[in-house]
Amino acid sequence: MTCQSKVAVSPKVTSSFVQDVQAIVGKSNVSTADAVRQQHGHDESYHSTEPPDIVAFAESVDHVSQVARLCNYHGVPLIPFGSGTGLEGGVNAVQGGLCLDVSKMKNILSVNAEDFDCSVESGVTRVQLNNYLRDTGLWFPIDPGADASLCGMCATSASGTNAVRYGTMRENVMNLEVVLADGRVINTAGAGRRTKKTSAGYNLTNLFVGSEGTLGIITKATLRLQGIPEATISATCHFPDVQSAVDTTVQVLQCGIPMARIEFLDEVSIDACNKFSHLDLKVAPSLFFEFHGAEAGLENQTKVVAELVKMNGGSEFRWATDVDERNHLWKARHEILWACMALKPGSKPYSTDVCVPISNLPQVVVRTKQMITEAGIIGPMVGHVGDGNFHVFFPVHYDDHVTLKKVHDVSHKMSLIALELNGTCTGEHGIGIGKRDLLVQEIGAEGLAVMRQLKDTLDPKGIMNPGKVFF
Ligand SMILES: Cc1cc2c(cc1C)N(C[C@H](O)[C@H](O)[C@H](O)COP(=O)(O)OP(=O)(O)OC[C@H]1O[C@@H](n3cnc4c(N)ncnc43)[C@H](O)[C@@H]1O)c1[nH]c(=O)[nH]c(=O)c1N2
Ligand SMILES: O=C(O)C(=O)Cc1ccccc1
Ligand SMILES: [Mn+2]
Repeated sequence: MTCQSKVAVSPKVTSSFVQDVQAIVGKSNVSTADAVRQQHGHDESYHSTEPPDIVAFAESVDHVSQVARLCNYHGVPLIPFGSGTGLEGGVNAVQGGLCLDVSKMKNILSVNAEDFDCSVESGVTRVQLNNYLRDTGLWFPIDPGADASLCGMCATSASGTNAVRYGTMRENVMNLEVVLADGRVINTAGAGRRTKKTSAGYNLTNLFVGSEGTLGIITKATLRLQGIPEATISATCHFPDVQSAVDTTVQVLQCGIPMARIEFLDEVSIDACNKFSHLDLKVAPSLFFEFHGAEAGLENQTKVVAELVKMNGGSEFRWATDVDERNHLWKARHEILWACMALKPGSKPYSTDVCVPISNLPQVVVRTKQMITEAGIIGPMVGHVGDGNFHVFFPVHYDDHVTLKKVHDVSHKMSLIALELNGTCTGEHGIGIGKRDLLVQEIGAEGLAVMRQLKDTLDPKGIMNPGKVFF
């Protein structure tokens, strides 16, 4: 959402500070222009734009380290910026300061095909990496839909549609190079280490995964890769209600079928997809499946799933083995944000993201639906149902304060229900600005105090992305 321009809020960003930044990264890599500051003051979320005072583009880890040291010395807030696709206001410069855009560091540093791993710089995106890998027979499966930077995905602990089979960023990062607030550069698993397993000391890698730019700047990630499956089949089917869709999902997982994707879309989302992406699916609660594996095995797996769908009152499968048809289906699924916005022209997205143990999913979905109906608002639902993770997407007009208040209330209550049902207030988008109060409730005061101690140890002056994750 774009807002009116704001004047500099950090008095520490003086003209001599700007000159020092220019001396580090070069004049052409520094901007205080309004348009550039505005562009870096928001992501894809509903949070209002909060522009930084200055934007610097880093081209090397040395640039990042020197800029961090300078910001730390002057106490200037430092906000890492990947590709700005976040959904919780993570890059918004709520206290002004310097936005460090790391998207120019675009080198794929190594691919070790035999070891199924690779190392990338901070600006490498998911699509860039997968295009590069195409001829190797390998791919990086974590797919949040958006073409996010891989280090930004580490920073938010992203996942998406493939997590049911391949896990989230947490399970797929082996090592990170991180620049700390004072400019020190560390490798969380030790320089050059890229093993599948390690029992060596604390898991610093996963301390930085999900840290949302509040502990340091990730400048390099060593990631696990997978073999491109021999065969892929997609399928859709619909159900009379949510419970039968979730029951089917649980039974499929209990049968040990290694599903790559199991996505739930409610009838409102299906309607939006049909209109926006020109599909002709029945407007009903639906599951989208994707199977990955050897051709012979897949035939058997799809038969078992089709049987379970039938047993739970679902419709027959609609198959898609043709690559264009499959791509069209998943493109539609990934375009859901824009499809839902089109339900209410001129609206902006307000998204939610709770995750519960899968057996509690029907309860939270049904209670959320009830709240949406009672509030009289539009709220399509989509879920990474195999992981117990789901989203409601509220298209809102920001000058419609009445609807906005209703949306805030439903969204907050949804998170509270998830917490009550042993879940989390965010499965994959992070805490950012809007869920800081929920984090306290989720982790508890003592646990949060330990998080705070870790933050204070690594960033004693509190310059790293202030106002995010913590109050
Ligand atoms: C249409 C659509 C659909 C989806 C999503 C977005 C959109 C627009 N997302 C969310 C999004 O793609 C995700 O949060 C990305 O991981 C963010 O990566 P960016 O590079 O864009 O980080 P971005 O620049 O937005 O920054 C996000 C946060 O990470 C920090 N950061 C960025 N780069 C950093 C670095 N190098 N070092 C340290 N901190 C850094 C920032 O400071 C900020 O706090 C999502 N997500 C998901 O998990 N599952 C999903 O299904 C989807 N779906
Ligand atoms: O598509 C997804 O899975 C997302 O995480 C983005 C999103 C969030 C909320 C509603 C629709 C899409
Ligand atoms: Mn999602």
